[in-house]
Amino acid sequence: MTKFSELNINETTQKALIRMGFEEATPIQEGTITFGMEGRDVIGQAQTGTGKTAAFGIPIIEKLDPKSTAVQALVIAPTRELAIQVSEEIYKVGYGSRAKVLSVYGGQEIGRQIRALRNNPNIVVGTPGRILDHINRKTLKLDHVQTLVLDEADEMLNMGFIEDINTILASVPAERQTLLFSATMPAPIRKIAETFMKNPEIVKIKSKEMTVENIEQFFVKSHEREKFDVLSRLLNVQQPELAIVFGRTKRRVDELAHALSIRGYIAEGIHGDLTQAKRMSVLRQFKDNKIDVLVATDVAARGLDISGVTHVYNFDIPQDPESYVHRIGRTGRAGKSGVAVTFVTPREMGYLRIVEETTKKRMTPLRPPTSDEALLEQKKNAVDSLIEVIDQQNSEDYAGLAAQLLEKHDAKEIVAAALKSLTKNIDETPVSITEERPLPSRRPSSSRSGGGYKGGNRSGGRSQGGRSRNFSGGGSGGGSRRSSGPRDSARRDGGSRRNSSNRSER
Ligand SMILES: Nc1ncnc2c1ncn2[C@@H]1O[C@H](COP(=O)(O)OP(=O)(O)OP(=O)(O)O)[C@@H](O)[C@H]1O
Ligand SMILES: [Mg+2]
Repeated sequence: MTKFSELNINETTQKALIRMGFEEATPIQEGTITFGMEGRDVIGQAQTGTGKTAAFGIPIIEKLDPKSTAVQALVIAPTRELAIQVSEEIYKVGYGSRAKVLSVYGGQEIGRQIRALRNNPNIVVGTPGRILDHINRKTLKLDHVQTLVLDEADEMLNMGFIEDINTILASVPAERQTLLFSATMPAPIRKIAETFMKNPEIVKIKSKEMTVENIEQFFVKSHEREKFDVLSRLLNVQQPELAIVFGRTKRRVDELAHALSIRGYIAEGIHGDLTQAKRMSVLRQFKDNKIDVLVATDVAARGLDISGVTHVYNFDIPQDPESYVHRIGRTGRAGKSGVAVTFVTPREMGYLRIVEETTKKRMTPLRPPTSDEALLEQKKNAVDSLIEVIDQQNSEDYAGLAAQLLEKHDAKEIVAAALKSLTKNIDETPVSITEERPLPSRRPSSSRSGGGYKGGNRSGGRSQGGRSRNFSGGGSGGGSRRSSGPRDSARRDGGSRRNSSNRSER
């Protein structure tokens, strides 16, 4: 590990980093910061949660000319939430140098952004659509930009943002520096990227596996119609502090969030069709621990850094190994540990193997817990909560009542009754989730090459319709609900762009 002082970073920035709790540079920071400060083009690839944001944020701050009122760095990110998060991190890095950082993204009132842009930000972080919008309105001038960053570059190119990005590139001086970062960088995407870079330095942090070691990875083989009950039981057994459940489509996310709420979990969904205000409030509540389970699509969660996510559940196995890497990377960040569980239907086992081939990591099979096991866990929880109250030593108010009970009943009998009343029943309320068709069958083979990047046929005729059925007990009705069906408009970026690809959240 290298100290930031050894990287020739000025003291003001070093102080800011200490304030952020950063003691030493992570490997990707160590490998790229110097090139970044020298003005070199860099392609940086390192595992999820290993500090890529500061790897480009630090050079941006270091190179900033505080006397200039022009925009000197432009960072492009695929989603609004990521744009906000990245701008906050850069702001913190530039705390001492008083760098003005502004985020611009779709879904936020443009007038407000225009006024903020007049206030001479030094660094702008935004989503492609909204950046283009400001370029066209001439409210964002980029002729003094020295550094251009594409965060989650592969995702943006993959999402069909290439045209938008090319247009933005044309508005930025040719002699700029370009930095490109992601945990995954499939070769074809890297080739495209290299076309707009100058002799880039490729920094790939070598590791045996593509995913971080501190995430325990499991898979559960389960039939489509049983998945939801298995998920409910796993949540009971594993007791995650904060969990993210990934669903394949927006409808899936809506249905899962609703179904989890019916079963008594505090769950909310996020995906690109929700209003910006709703997405922000859901994320805020999740970060504040007011929501236990966040249900999300891949795109909605790319790059998000939410500390304390202990478990990731892939309710649907992702089609691309890259998506898998990013999804499970929402846990096990900055050296913390995490658990990832991937559901796989028998027909999708081929995908599981493809994921494993790519990540170079085997997932451990996990037997779906039975409802008895889930109940046993609930009983243990009842014991834990009783002990917690005893430890708090503040139940004297009940001492009199306890004495009265003890006169009439045996102590063991009383404790057993208390535990019984504390044990939450296993909630198997029927819920309605539209069945997804399994992914088209694929076998792991030498044709892997990063999952579905080849040929652009990523959805492979995936189901949009499907049948609706009730889970648990086979009962009908009982709180079941159909959600409003798939909504496929691509609006992750304020709706201003074409949608040229057809992946999950489209
Ligand atoms: N040198 C450091 N020391 C301690 N913590 C750090 C350091 N650098 C970054 N972090 C923290 O680690 C967390 C993950 O960082 P970041 O979001 O930049 O990861 P990433 O590599 O971009 O991940 P992803 O691939 O998911 O986008 C953040 O909370 C960040 O503040
Ligand atoms: Mg990142």
